[in-house]
Amino acid sequence: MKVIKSIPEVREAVKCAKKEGKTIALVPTMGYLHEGHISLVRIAGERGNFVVVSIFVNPLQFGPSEDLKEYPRDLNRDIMLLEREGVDLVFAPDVEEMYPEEQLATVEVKGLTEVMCGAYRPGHFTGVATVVMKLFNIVQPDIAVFGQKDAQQAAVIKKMVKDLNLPVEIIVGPVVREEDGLAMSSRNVYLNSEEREAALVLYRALKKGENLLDGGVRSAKTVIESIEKEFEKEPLARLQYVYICHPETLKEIINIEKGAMIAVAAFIGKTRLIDNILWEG
Ligand SMILES: Nc1ncnc2c1ncn2[C@@H]1O[C@H](COP(=O)(O)OP(=O)(O)OP(=O)(O)O)[C@@H](O)[C@H]1O
Ligand SMILES: CC(C)(CO)[C@@H](O)C(=O)[O-]
Ligand code: BAL
Repeated sequence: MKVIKSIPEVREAVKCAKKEGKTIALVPTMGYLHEGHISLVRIAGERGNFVVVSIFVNPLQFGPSEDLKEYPRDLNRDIMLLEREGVDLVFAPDVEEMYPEEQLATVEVKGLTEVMCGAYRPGHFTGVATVVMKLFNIVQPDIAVFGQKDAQQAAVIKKMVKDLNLPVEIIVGPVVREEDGLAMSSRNVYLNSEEREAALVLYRALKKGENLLDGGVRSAKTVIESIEKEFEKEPLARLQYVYICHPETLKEIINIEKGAMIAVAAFIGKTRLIDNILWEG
């Protein structure tokens, strides 16, 4: 497995792989890998035969009062995990390599970024779309794999690819959870033991909503109220939003139909977590 920090070297390695007729599959990450990331790496390996994982904590997508400095990092451990998975190339640039000067060109996906997390993290999705566009231009993958855990991000990237005619197939892998239901996230490491227990409220509340739907309820208002109630019972949690929408257009849904997504974001102590479920009906 090659570990590369420079853009020209990545271009060269990918060029060689392409010459050999390989299909390039990219998994973009911010590192501090867990089973959620590994599941995406495995999907990449099933769909392509030259797997590239990028590890880059992208400053452009963090707000001024967010956790850029504290974001967990452990490149050596990540490399060990990816080596075990048979990954071909790890691209782990430093900030100067990705942003040698002020980044003036950005990618904005309007219409999908004003709701949900976008409403609370201004500029976040422009930062995400811009770095993903840069990664696509550097690696030139045939396929890129993202996680459903970051549902709005997946919708934004799909729309960027569609609207800008990028020659990349986007695959979205399902949410991987801990045994007790908590969605895996690098930020779970911030939680102390009480908060870790309290964090279960996200999945519990989503499941409550799902149960209502399974029981025949179709009113988004009813489902939202039941989710809000579940959060009110958890003193360490502060619900930021609950939103029911189409998973790709992110248009709000009033009368719920099969395929709808229920998404939540909440602070558990100082840690902001997100989760969602797709209601398959
Ligand atoms: N539990 C999960 N299941 C499936 N995919 C996941 C999961 N967690 C993260 N991913 C995906 O992994 C990719 C890289 O995400 P990232 O490195 O930000 O990890 P993360 O755990 O989401 O971190 P954080 O939420 O703390 O920023 C994204 O496409 C993301 O959706
Ligand atoms: C897609 C991504 C790697 C862009 O920095 C990041 O937002 C993430 O890890 O989900
Ligand atoms: N996985 C989403 C990246 C972020 O929260 O910045």
